[in-house]
Amino acid sequence: MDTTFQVYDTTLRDGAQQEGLSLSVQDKLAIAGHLDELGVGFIEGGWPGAIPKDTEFFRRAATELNLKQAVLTAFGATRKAGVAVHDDPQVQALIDSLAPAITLVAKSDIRHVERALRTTAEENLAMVTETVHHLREQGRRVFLDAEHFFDGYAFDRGYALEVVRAAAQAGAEAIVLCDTNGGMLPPQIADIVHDVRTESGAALGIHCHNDTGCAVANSLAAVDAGVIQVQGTLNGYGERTGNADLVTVLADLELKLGRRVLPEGRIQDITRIAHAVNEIANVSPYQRQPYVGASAFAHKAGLHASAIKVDPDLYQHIDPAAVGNDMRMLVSDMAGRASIELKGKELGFDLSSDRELLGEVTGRVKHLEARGYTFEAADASFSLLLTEAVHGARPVFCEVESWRVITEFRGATGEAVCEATVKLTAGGNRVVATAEGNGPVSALDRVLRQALLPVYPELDRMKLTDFKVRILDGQSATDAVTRVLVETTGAGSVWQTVGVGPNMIEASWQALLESFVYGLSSMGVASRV
Ligand SMILES: CC(=O)SCCNC(=O)CCNC(=O)[C@H](O)C(C)(C)COP(=O)(O)OP(=O)(O)OC[C@H]1O[C@@H](n2cnc3c(N)ncnc32)[C@H](O)[C@@H]1OP(=O)(O)O
Ligand SMILES: CC(=O)C(=O)O
Repeated sequence: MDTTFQVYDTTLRDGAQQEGLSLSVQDKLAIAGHLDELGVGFIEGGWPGAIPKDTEFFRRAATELNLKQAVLTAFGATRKAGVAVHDDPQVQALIDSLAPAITLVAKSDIRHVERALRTTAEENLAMVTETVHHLREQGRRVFLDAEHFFDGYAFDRGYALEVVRAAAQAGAEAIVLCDTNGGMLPPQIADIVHDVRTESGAALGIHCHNDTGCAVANSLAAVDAGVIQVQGTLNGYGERTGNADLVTVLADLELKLGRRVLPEGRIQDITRIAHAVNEIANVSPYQRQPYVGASAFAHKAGLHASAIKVDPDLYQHIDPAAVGNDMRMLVSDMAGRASIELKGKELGFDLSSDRELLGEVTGRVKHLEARGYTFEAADASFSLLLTEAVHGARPVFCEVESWRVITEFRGATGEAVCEATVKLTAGGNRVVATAEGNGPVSALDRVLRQALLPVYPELDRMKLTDFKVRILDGQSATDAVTRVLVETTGAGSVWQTVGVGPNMIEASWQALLESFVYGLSSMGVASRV
């Protein structure tokens, strides 16, 4: 591992500046634990003294966080203009945080000095020098985030360089050049970093925002130009369009550029950790996130699958296992025989020797998809389709005679209630059951359970966890139809089924019944019709 290179995470500070993200102290402690496990060098915990939650985070971190790898870092501003550094309560709060490293944000664009700080060029330099010096005297490691550096450099190169030199001379360990507005492109970053290194001789870092969609590329350009620290956030959280996604930056550095910036083997944990942090932050995972997204190694096109069958490397830039991710086959109307064979293997069917069957299943999938089905989001329905193709029939757990749903508006309560009735045979008996629900799907779910539970008590272990409805365009190959996707959770797994029909209730019924059939058969329950 290259110990001279610093991986600096700011998920808990700049990442928390993302719209809609709100991390509790407990969340921050948990995320810090994951970051340490990943092996980053620095964890910026927040701004003590400015944000009460962050002050509390540092207080608790001192006793509750047992970091093995990372150095906890507090973030804050240089002293205020016209205030002695010893008298600035914000600077004192940084010291009181007990963080061994402190990152100061400072203005390096003269327009910000004059218009935002409303002070002089000289006073800003004094604010930088005195604050860095004061914190160094307190025995802290100090970094300086040079805010708006690239815009400031373009406007007044001389002043931007003066800020860098002032911080370096006062004892800052690295001066981090920030593309605060995120408007730069890689060639500009490369040229400016190169020039600042040559002119100042200071150790530099990079902090990029993603407003041009280039935060990762800009960070890599800066690394190539010689910065010794890269800042970013997990999953690219951050102000506006976010920060450089540290997940991508680290995977690029380790796997593409051969830079060993994490402890040995940790890059293989990055998918798990990126997802765990999404869970804690309550952020929906980005399916197409490079390296770690659910779609990062998901293959849909038939031609891709046919080459992957020969060698997965033919259609993958790395082995997904290198980042702890998995290859997945998607079955759709774009599938060919190879896609069906590989997906079948994933689901436990060996279809390799039956070219004719593969052709039949491929044709059936294409036909059903043209009618509105989608199997890439409904593995359980596809598995039942394969069972039928291989064994001649799918499992049957009951014989349905009829079902019906009515919706009743009750004036007394102002509510619309759905009532479902089903007539079926299970366990050798004809059952007629009725149940109510606040919508047609919940009424159908309840009535099916009511009718089947005496015969299949295992149904109690399954529950409907998600439900999506889509009305498909009437101008496509068929008339308008409704597609329903149902997600069911039970017995330690989650499965999805699809139903398609001219109306929403019929499509829901199909998807629900398939979810029950798949659930029971995957639990190994014997049919007792
Ligand atoms: C680029 C970045 O993302 S940096 C991180 C930004 N993060 C945050 O702003 C989140 C936390 N911020 C806060 O809680 C508040 O904004 C605080 C506590 C920092 C300041 O709040 P307030 O004192 O109410 O001031 P307000 O936000 O209106 O203005 C900021 C003040 O800091 C001063 N300031 C701004 N940057 C700096 C700096 N680098 N060094 C010193 N002072 C600075 C401004 O001049 C202004 O001073 P003034 O109050 O004398 O006019
Ligand atoms: C410091 C910081 O977050 C920025 O300049 O973007």
